[in-house]
Amino acid sequence: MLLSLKNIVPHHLEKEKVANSAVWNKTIDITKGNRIQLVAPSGSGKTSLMHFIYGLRSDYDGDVLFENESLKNIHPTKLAAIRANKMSVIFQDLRLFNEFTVYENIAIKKQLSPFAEAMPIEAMAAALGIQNKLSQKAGTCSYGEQQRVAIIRALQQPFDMIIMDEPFSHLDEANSIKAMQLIEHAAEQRGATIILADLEPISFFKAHQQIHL
Ligand SMILES: Nc1ncnc2c1ncn2[C@@H]1O[C@H](COP(=O)(O)OP(=O)(O)OP(=O)(O)O)[C@@H](O)[C@H]1O
Repeated sequence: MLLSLKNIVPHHLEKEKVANSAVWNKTIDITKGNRIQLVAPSGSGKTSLMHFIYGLRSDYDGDVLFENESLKNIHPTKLAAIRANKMSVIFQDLRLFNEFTVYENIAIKKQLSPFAEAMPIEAMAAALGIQNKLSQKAGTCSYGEQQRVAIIRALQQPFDMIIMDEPFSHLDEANSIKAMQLIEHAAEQRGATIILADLEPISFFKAHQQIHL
């Protein structure tokens, strides 16, 4: 199994939120190539779950298994290799390097984790309308522009799974649809799983399964 959520209960979450969820304290198995829409109202623990799956936090009971191995016990070197080769992410807070240019932010990922078949940076930037921002410092870009940079960066590496936390929150619908097409194309190229968490269902995301947090 690519990803298994085994009876996860965050230490900080109120009991009623745990009780009314299809994720918390349940078992969920996700196979490679699956497309999951995670519908999660504000405060339900969406960002916490993304951080658990990416191995950033372990303040929960239960287990997150990636390829049948618990992320709680995994060696840091192995976790780094998973992030470089198997698991891509778009964080809600994006985590760009503000002092680097847009191009540098994306190119660093490409250099550290190359994926030969990835669509070129310039082509992706043009598809999302930020081709004229490539030499601008990321920190001076609007939040919607930064969101597009984070999306392009996440699609440059190899991955078996991509997890996304409200990736379109600052984008207009036309750019959201184009970004979703790039994400779905990149996932298809890799046979990868998509987990997209958002406050409401995203109508243009062709998910196989909708899960309510
Ligand atoms: N380290 C922590 N200590 C205490 N409470 C926490 C901690 N992390 C998260 N919480 C609480 O857990 C709940 C879920 O937080 P989280 O950020 O995961 O929610 P979310 O579903 O992503 O919300 P939003 O959609 O508003 O970003 C919130 O009530 C938050 O205050």
